[in-house]
Amino acid sequence: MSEIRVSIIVPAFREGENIKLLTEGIFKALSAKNLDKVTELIIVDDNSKDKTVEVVQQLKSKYPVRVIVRTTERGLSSAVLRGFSEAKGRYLLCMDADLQHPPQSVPDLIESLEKGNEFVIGTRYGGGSLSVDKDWPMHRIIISKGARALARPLTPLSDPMTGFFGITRPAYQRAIQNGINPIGFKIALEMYVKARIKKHGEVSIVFGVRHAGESKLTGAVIINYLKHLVELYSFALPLLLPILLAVALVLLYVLYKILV
Ligand SMILES: Nc1nc2c(ncn2[C@@H]2O[C@H](COP(=O)(O)OP(=O)(O)O[C@H]3O[C@H](CO)[C@@H](O)[C@H](O)[C@@H]3O)[C@@H](O)[C@H]2O)c(=O)[nH]1
Ligand SMILES: [Mg+2]
Repeated sequence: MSEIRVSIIVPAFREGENIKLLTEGIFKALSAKNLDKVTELIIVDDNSKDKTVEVVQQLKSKYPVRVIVRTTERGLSSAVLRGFSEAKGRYLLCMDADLQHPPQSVPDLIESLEKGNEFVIGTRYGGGSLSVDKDWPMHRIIISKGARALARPLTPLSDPMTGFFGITRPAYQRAIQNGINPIGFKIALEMYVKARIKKHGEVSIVFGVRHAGESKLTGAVIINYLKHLVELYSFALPLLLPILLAVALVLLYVLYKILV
């Protein structure tokens, strides 16, 4: 087999029903661009009590895919970091297992890194406004837009909430040296800020609906995101953090006065 240039990491928890379609979709898109022989796919599963491991074993005879099963850890971001730590490629990509990130866009992300960008995202805001499947629920749209606004001062990324991204190995190593925080869901934003990315690319995508299974986004994930932001602000914009906290306190006080 040729030398591995690209590693695709997929964090997966109870995604057994999605892995086959995902793998087939990714390698179909890659083979159209002659990238299938230089790419490895790594699924990082947190001991799901489903058929994930069996499905990957079956796919192995046809595709360069393997599964890492973690038994003592849980969490999307730490799963991605584990995959990156075992990856061989010069270009490291991350995407979800549930087919919400379109496999056909994978070659475009790779191409963006090959052109000299050190970071690339699949963005749902490529056309300016949020581009999601018509069946995406309203509360998810509101959460997504609010979370995006809170991250604005940290990054020019049009979609800092995306989990579909790629990074070059040197940029990834810079992020590791600056100390990666594996909290929560927003590993792309974490990598972008910690690697102090100077040049990034964006690829427009339509964010689909989950193929099978259930979302793992809970209230705890949203609280973790707020804690994560405080940490990122203190890393990247330490002078702004006290000002933002003061503004937040004033707003809370005003709300309290209005409501009580
Ligand atoms: N190993 C592991 N994987 C996990 C865990 N929690 C979630 N995942 C995996 O992480 C991916 C995203 O989880 P979903 O539950 O599908 O998340 P979502 O609500 O659809 O969120 C998506 O959209 C966000 C943008 O709105 C993205 O930020 C996020 O990364 C994800 O793409 C899926 O492949 C899921 O199996 C975990 O604890 N462990
Ligand atoms: Mg999902």
